[in-house]
Amino acid sequence: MNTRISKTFEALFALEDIREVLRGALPTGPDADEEAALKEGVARVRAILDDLEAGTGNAQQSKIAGILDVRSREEEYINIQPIQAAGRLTPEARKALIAYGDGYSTCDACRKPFRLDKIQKPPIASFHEDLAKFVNMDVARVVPGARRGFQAVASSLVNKGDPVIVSALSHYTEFLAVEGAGGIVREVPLSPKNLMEPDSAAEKIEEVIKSDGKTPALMMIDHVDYQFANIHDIKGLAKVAHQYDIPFLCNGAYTVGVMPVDGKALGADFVVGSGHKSMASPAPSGVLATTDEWAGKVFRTTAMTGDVTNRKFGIKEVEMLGCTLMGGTLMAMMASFPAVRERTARFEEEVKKSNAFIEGLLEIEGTKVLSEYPRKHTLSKVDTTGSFDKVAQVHKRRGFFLSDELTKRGIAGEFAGATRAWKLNTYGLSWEKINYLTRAFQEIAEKYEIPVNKGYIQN
Ligand SMILES: Cc1ncc(COP(=O)(O)O)c(C=O)c1O
Repeated sequence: MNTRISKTFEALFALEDIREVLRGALPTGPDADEEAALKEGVARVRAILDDLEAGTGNAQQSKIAGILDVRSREEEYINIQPIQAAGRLTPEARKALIAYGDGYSTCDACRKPFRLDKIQKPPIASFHEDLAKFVNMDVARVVPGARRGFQAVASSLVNKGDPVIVSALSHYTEFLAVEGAGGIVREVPLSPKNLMEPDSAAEKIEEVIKSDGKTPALMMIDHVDYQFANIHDIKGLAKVAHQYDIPFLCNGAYTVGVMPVDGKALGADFVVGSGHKSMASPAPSGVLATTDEWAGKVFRTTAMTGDVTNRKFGIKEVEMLGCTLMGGTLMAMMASFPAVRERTARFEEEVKKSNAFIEGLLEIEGTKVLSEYPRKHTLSKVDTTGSFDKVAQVHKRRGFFLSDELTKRGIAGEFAGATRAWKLNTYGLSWEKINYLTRAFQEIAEKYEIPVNKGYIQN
């Protein structure tokens, strides 16, 4: 087990132990010996600090239990796992997780009107305002994952049998949200470049109005899709939706938190983001933001009254089931937020690094990029059927040979054994790591006599 994360955890565990001592330190009762209690408290704190120095404390026991070891790869490896990159926690989020690990810890100061987004201390209410501003919408709520955002919108807007327009690259959770609401998905086909074109969306809407006999209740499109990570013309698509009076949801699971997203400029009625995918937050977390026009519908409060007790819970929002994220999940999301907001301004640099790596990969003969190229995002789909997979065909480890070679070089996150068409993400890697990564792939190619037409990597 390695250095930085391990040390952080050890220190945090020690801090918790010290807190525990402090909690029990005050002697109670008439015969309490304050001096003895103080001495014992000091001795126990000293022992905890000695353990910390020697590496034999609580954190050590957790390591033995294997809790920390399994996640050491973030520290020891360059991780190119496609869906984790921008969800990795900041150190601030890690601390918040520990401090607010207890389930309802965010509710200590929950006062009237009893609802999560109204809590002032910690500043959850202002975080909601910040989130709405962040995506330039009027109102926002935290939700347990982007999928719960789709669900809240679909459940509010879609009735039984209503068609809903989605992309042919839409995420499965959008299908489920529509199905849960009783709607039917209608997919807009892709252009030859795997893009969603506004004209195709208009054609599909016309077709659906004819075939289903009604105007679609909602259009949901992925800003960046999960298959190719291509950027789609959200503004053009939203414009088409509005020409037919169809509300438009922008699925920003791969954009909110990594690049600037201006919901109003895009013409979105709803913007959904994923905390654990793109906002350096723990799972499940996400955001659903909307305009004043739609907030009353999607964030409607309960009108129900108990028939026996006459109870009412008026302030609670139906789609949010009252309150959503609690404890460590929300506090860690909040702790990461300043860094997340700031990093979106550096997305261009991330894209440059992504292109530099892909360029290096394309120098390996037979390798293709299936995503739009040059890249506009850090997630990319590559096809190595004509390069590494040729080696896999004859290697005794078959498709696992590439993973073996990458592991040896400290690279993790590819799907072991999948060496044909696969996805990777370079988000957050330094230039140094990008160059190392590129060199590593080229070295492996050369080792197995796959020609490399070098140009990008000079040293
Ligand atoms: C494009 C896209 N949308 C939505 C989701 C679901 O996001 P979440 O896990 O936050 O519900 C995913 C992730 O798996 C995704 O790739």
